[in-house]
Amino acid sequence: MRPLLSWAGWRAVLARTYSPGPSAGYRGTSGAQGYVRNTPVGTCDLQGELDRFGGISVRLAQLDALDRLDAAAFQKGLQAAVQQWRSEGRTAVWLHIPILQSRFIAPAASLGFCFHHAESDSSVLTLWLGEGPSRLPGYASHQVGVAGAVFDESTRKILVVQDRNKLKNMWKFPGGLSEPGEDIGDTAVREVFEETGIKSEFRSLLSIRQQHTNPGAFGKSDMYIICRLKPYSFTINFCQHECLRCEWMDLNDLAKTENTTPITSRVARLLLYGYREGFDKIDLTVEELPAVHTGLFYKLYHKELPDNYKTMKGID
Ligand SMILES: NC(=O)C1=CN([C@@H]2O[C@H](COP(=O)(O)OP(=O)(O)OC[C@H]3O[C@@H](n4cnc5c(N)ncnc54)[C@H](O)[C@@H]3O)[C@@H](O)[C@H]2O)C=CC1
Ligand SMILES: [Mg+2]
Repeated sequence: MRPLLSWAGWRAVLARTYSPGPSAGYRGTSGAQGYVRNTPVGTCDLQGELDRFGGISVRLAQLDALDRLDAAAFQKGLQAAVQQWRSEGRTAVWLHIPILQSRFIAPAASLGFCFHHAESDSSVLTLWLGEGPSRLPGYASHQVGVAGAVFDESTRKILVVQDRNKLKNMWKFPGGLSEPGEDIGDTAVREVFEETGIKSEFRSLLSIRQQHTNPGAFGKSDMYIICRLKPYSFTINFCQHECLRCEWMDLNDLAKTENTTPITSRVARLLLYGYREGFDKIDLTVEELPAVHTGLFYKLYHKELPDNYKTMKGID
């Protein structure tokens, strides 16, 4: 069996990762926005990266000797490292711990580290070293749910379901939680298909509801977005796990019924208004635009802009 790495050995490993100051051992390059891009601090097993806010990120997964390190030795080494980083004026430490190395969580917590977030295979703990209260941003604050109001203009019918798992069986639009990296419209189309068997396409965004400490949102807030969708299949084949009933209902009936939720009722009236007066009155349409510095793209939702405003060069 290989011997555990001693405190001194661990400290030596950490020492090799130190960046003695903002200039030595750390090569900053200017990014397109004028901020500094990260460069690994040191070259050894422990990846301590300096970020543009003066914080250090330590990824334990990148430490070769990790499986030979015991929790007490880790605590001593981390304490010494934190002291060093503090003396160098670092603002914060981000400690990434793989789930199988979770024995290092308690020692880090005893030094003042707190959970920032956890994903399926790792957790991230933080320690604020800067002046005053922590300025580190929190993790995700909301879950995002999306529903599809699938409206067939030719028959004036709207697709509604009753949820199997709710105490009250009220009519609502099919929908569910957005998956990581999924566009809002794609969530609506996917959820509608999974729950009802109806195929549809995204038309617009109609409403956003924000509710805090929503039951079922794990203590987070809930953002619930309703989209207008256009159907291109009409035969219902609903999911027996999630739905009790599913039907095409006349939009007037949905707007009038009491057997629905306030948000569904309000959106039914909004749709009725759009149907009678023009959907441009109620639609937030989407356009994909390039992000300025990252090479990425994003979706922007807003009321349709008249063409002369899209192309205008200046304001008279
Ligand atoms: N006002 C309205 O009309 C309503 C709006 N919403 C919103 O819809 C969104 C969520 O939609 P949903 O249809 O609830 O999500 P969803 O369609 O993504 O998933 C619901 C299904 O997930 C499973 N599930 C959920 N929690 C579970 C648990 N703790 N254990 C085991 N299985 C579980 C169940 O099979 C359940 O039928 C939220 O944003 C919520 O606020 C939800 C209900 C009504
Ligand atoms: Mg659902």
